[in-house]
Amino acid sequence: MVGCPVGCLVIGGADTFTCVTAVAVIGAAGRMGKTTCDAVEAAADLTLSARVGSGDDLVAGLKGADVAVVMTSPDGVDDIVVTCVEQGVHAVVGTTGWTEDGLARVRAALAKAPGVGVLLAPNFALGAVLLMRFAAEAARYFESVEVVELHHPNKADAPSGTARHTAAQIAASRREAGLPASPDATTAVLDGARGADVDGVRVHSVRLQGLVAHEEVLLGGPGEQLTIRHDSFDRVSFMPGVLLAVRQVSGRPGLVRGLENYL
Ligand SMILES: NC(=O)C1=CN([C@@H]2O[C@H](COP(=O)(O)OP(=O)(O)OC[C@H]3O[C@@H](n4cnc5c(N)ncnc54)[C@H](OP(=O)(O)O)[C@@H]3O)[C@@H](O)[C@H]2O)C=CC1
Ligand SMILES: O=C(O)C1=N[C@H](C(=O)O)C[C@H](O)C1
Repeated sequence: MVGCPVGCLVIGGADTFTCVTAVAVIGAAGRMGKTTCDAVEAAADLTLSARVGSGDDLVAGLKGADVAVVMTSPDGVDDIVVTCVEQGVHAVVGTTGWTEDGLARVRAALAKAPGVGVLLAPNFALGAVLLMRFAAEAARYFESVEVVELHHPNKADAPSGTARHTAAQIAASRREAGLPASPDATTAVLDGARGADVDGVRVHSVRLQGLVAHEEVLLGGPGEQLTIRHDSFDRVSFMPGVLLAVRQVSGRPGLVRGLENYL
């Protein structure tokens, strides 16, 4: 049998080999965790090395893993990612609701672990990544832009990570184009009626039974409106992006934010 040049588990015969990446899923009992375990188990080049839940020993779960996929709730996710980095395990992170302090802790851990890659991606659905790209492009040409995100009622964070990332990209694109803020003459307002202000872009959060994950970007100009919408009807929509990230993260050291940087 021929050895793998980067030292991972190898299957195959005399002259051929297939590198198998060992993947630990953190948050494995959750909605995204379960779907991720299924996707990893179905991929010939990946092996599921551990399913780690909230009561489990994380360090033990990371033993033998090349990559951790983190799909936990937001509380304590920075501790989890810092532990992955300290254990030399690359991390593909879907958890949203990050704080600036949490991000700083991950950057500090990575500074001491050159070669380790961490991808934080608020949305692994390829359609959502494209929505963000199209919205940023379109936002240069319209006076007004607002974001509406719609999710299942069990979601912990609002606005969604995707909506925050979308608003940040829209704001950057409008700044670059020299556009002012969207016009808004509201003076009498009930708290919350105009949504959250993310980088100067209004973001509205809907939580509704029956929904999975949906987002609309509304763009308005004199006499016209453009709506860009993406719908995830099933969590399998996130899996091609998760697997793509698992296969690439070891070659992307440091912190990367957004799946668009891997495409
Ligand atoms: N990037 C993307 O494409 C997507 C991202 N998401 C994000 O993924 C995250 C998870 O979503 P979802 O699966 O719906 O949420 P769930 O609540 O269904 O799952 C979260 C899981 O994480 C577990 N968990 C919490 N803390 C820990 C811990 N310290 N160690 C191990 N496991 C832990 C929970 O266990 P317990 O219940 O025992 O606490 C639970 O099983 C959210 O932040 C969501 O926004 C969701 C969809 C797509
Ligand atoms: O909690 C969810 O369900 C989702 N969370 C991510 C987010 O906050 O953007 C991605 C997707 O919207 C589903």
